Amino acid sequence: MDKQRLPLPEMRDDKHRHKQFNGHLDSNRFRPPKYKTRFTAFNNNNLNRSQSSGSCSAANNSQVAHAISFRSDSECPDAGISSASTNVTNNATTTSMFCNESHFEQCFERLAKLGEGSFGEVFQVRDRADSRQYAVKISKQLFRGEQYRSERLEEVRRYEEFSGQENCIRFIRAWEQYDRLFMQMELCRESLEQYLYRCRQIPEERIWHILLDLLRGLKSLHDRNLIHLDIKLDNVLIDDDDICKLADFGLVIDVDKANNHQATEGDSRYMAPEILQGQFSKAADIFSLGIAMLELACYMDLPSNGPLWHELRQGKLPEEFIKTISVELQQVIKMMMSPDPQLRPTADQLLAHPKLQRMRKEEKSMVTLKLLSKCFRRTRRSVWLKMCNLKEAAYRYLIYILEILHLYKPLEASQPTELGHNAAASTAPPSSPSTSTLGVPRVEFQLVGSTPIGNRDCYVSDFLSAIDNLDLSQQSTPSACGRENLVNSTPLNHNHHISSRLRR
Ligand SMILES: Nc1ncnc2c1ncn2[C@@H]1O[C@H](COP(=O)(O)OP(=O)(O)OP(=O)(O)O)[C@@H](O)[C@H]1O
Ligand SMILES: [Mg+2]
Repeated sequence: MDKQRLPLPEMRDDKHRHKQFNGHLDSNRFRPPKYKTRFTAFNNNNLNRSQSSGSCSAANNSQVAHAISFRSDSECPDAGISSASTNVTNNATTTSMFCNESHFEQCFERLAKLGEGSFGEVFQVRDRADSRQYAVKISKQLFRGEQYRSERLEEVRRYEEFSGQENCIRFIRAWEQYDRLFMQMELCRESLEQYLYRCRQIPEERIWHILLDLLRGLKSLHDRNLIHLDIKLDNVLIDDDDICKLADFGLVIDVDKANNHQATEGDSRYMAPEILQGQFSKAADIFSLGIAMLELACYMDLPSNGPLWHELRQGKLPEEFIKTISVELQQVIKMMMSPDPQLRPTADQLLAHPKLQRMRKEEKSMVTLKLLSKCFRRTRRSVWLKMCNLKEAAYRYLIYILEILHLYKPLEASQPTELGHNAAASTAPPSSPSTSTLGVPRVEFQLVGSTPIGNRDCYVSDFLSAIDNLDLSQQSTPSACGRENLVNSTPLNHNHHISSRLRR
């Protein structure tokens, strides 16, 4: 009889290792479950929504979309951006009871899923009102009660507060429907986690730039006495201009008002050690940013618990990883990850670091250049169209010069009259294209290639009447199709037409 085998104990890693992605980016695989602690009483005195009373789970109430805003009406950015949005903002009620579509479906076309966290799913959408693309975060769980709902709405307050701040994500608007929260915000290219997955080896200069961006974002929070408590690669977004922005303000708390009852721990991989003792301070954010920089610079897999977790919080940084970066960056990361929160530098002190100061100076001098290049990119198309008009002007100018030089004489209706040959000329049959029936010497030019009628040979006189008919913007590249159009609209190849024009 076979002995029944006991299950083998799970082997724990005793060494730090590089990050591993199993084919695709699944950041949730590494994310430990969040354990929410106690809830705070929510003060909704400032809440700008028409219907704040009543249970959120009341069937009729939850089917109606309510705008959520803590701003005064005058500050509200979407007052009147679209009819649907205005409904939500001003009336705070878009009744979906009469049609099956939710407010989200009415206003947006869903394009792709961008990501998912413990609280919400984020979608890339196109706003039907302005055709622009945005990100909309939809809370995953239904509002289980007023407390839970209040907590989710608190995130809206923070997003609104930081929207437009340096290196913080831009928030557009929020609403609730079917016991879920919807938040519309600017669309970013990717998260820092996705960026690391894509690049793996990030140049050190870029790491410094990311650090500078994030310290600026953190400074805007810390200057208001707020702490983020969930700083990690997944919660940093990169926009199209490669600027890193802080996002996910779901756990932000006010240092002055906060006590242990109000705070919720963030991702344990980035958590400062003193959080375990219930100490929440700005220094906790500095630690999280420091360990995130270690992960980014050394492509290191951060432990979520166990002895390696404790080692990192005792100032023991793995030599084989840390030696791959410059001493200057090592020092900054070590300071930020100091076990004693009092010894960690503040965001202001870090921004005063000589390396970061140098970069800020360089940035300032580059600002004008960047603005110019941005301006250039945006106007390139319109400039090109203008150039087509310039071409037309150049042709007219050429004709004018030729006229002055008497190399070309326009044949006007008055000319034959002056010569007393008007009637005869108008009835005379066309002769050879190179000989004028009126005795005016005909000068022929061959304009090849660069003319608005492409590669065809033509006479300069043809331009006089033909040029107005040409849509020059369409003619930048001569093509078979373009030529076909030209032949149809200006039949220049036919001697008959040339001669008849001459006769006029
Ligand atoms: N504005 C945006 N543009 C592009 N992608 C975004 C945007 N907002 C969020 N994402 C993507 O969606 C993911 C989840 O978003 P977010 O962090 O806000 O959700 P969460 O549920 O609060 O997460 P967490 O578990 O960190 O609390 C992000 O990591 C990012 O990849
Ligand atoms: Mg997140």
